[in-house]
Amino acid sequence: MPNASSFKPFTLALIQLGSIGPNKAENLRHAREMILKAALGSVATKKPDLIVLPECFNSPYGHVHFPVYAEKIGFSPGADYDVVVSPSDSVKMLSSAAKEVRAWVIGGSIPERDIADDTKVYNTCTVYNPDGELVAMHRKVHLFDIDIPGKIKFKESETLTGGTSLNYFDTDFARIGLGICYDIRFPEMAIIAARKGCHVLVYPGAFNMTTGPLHWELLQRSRAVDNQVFMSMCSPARDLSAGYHAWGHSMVVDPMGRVLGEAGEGEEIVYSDIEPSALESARAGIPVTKQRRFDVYSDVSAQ
Ligand SMILES: O=C(O)CCC(=O)C(=O)O
Repeated sequence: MPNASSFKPFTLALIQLGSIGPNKAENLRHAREMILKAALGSVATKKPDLIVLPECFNSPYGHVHFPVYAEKIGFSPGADYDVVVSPSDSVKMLSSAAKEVRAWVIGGSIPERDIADDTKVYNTCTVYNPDGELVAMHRKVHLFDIDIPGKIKFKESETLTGGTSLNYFDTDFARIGLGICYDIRFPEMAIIAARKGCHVLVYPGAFNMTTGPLHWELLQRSRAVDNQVFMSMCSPARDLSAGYHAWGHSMVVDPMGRVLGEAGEGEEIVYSDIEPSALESARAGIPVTKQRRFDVYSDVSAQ
């Protein structure tokens, strides 16, 4: 169970990034500019402690693009993160931006080429502390392979390899669980993260115009209520001139399932103040965390 004392109020900023085009250098320049802007905070909130970018922010979204834009990051989840030898362009930008604004940054995701096996590309989220150190990463575990006839067909597995680990990291204000987009459809991941003490789950994502309207909010509110945690997904802005039309609506949900913040469709920064008391009162009032019947069914987190 999370240690309540390690969970402190903090401000979260989601960057619903627009103008993601074919020019990677331009995508990185714009993402950096938006991190600096997000760091200023809004009139209603203080300077954010944690800034989040969307899934696949440095390249157009599509399985054909992933190998072209892939970068070698240089280490694996669970490794000693000091072993980064030569940071990639995206890692350099994210690290220096985090250091410049003195905030935690969840760098959405980028296509990552395996350092040891050139044939493997992952969809990878990297995380930086306010000193600009790369402290965690998550490779999308569940690849987005769907086929809804007449609506949407997508097959990430044509060019991507799925990650093999579940990941979270500790800040001075919360334990934060990571996932990427389609990972949210697999409740076991969120259950395990919550039982390992995560207070907040952050999944960079990019739902689409078919599944977005039906499932984007529903899935986030479900994971939040099931696990009595804060849940947040950060999307790219919708761009109807791009090959993939993202749903947008970057969102933050509290442990009772209330939507604390939601973007529209365009480029926007959503700020939310995260209050630990909302988690504590949800768990005290509806004590499911103490009522589980592991004598009747098994605990998926007990592995
Ligand atoms: O699950 C969905 O409907 C969308 C998932 C997705 O877009 C992704 O994993 O990138």
